[in-house]
Amino acid sequence: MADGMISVDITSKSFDGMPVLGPISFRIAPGETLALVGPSGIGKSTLLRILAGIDPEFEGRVQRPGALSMVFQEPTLLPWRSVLHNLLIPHPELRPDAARTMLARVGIDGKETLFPGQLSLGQQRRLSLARAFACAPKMLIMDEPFVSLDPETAETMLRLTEALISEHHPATLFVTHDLREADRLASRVLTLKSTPSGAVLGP
Ligand SMILES: Nc1ncnc2c1ncn2[C@@H]1O[C@H](COP(=O)(O)OP(=O)(O)OP(=O)(O)O)[C@@H](O)[C@H]1O
Repeated sequence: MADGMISVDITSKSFDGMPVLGPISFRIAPGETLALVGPSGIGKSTLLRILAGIDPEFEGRVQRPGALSMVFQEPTLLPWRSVLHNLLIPHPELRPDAARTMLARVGIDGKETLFPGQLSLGQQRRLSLARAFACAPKMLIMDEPFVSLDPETAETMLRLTEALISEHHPATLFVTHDLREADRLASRVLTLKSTPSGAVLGP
């Protein structure tokens, strides 16, 4: 495997004998961003979970670098921990001043001692971005990272994500339903289409 190259060769993936994914092969080079689109329920999140190593129950092979970060639709923060601790707990090696710099980088400096419930949804998303990029990931997986935000906040988050990706150059795969978002952020768009033996990559 070339250094940092992600290599996905899924033969099949089923749930309870029901095929969800058919043969799917693609590569993501370091620094490259791919969007994954397709109708609801076709298997996009299933593919992301396989890629992330969360779901090992599939036929095939995935090769990926170790340093992986994920950003979900829901910010998945620890509600009883401060903003600063939400960043430090998954990154114990991060020095507090580096953590503060990262919080400033995503525009939530001065909020270190607040709890996630005291942040707006947009600020919670900023904190999850800070958490994702604090470890300089070699691979970034995002599942609809900009949904349910007002257009202005979605645009700010998109710009911030673009900037962080171009600083850190992870190989990135993200799911979106927004084709404009896909065109803007991604150099290639993968489309899942349905077949009787599960979803495959379409034209
Ligand atoms: N743990 C599971 N057990 C059984 N079936 C599952 C499981 N997870 C997902 N599925 C099924 O697999 C199919 C693909 O689901 P998945 O969540 O990957 O779709 P998706 O493309 O991400 O959908 P959406 O865009 O609506 O989020 C669906 O039919 C879903 O019901």
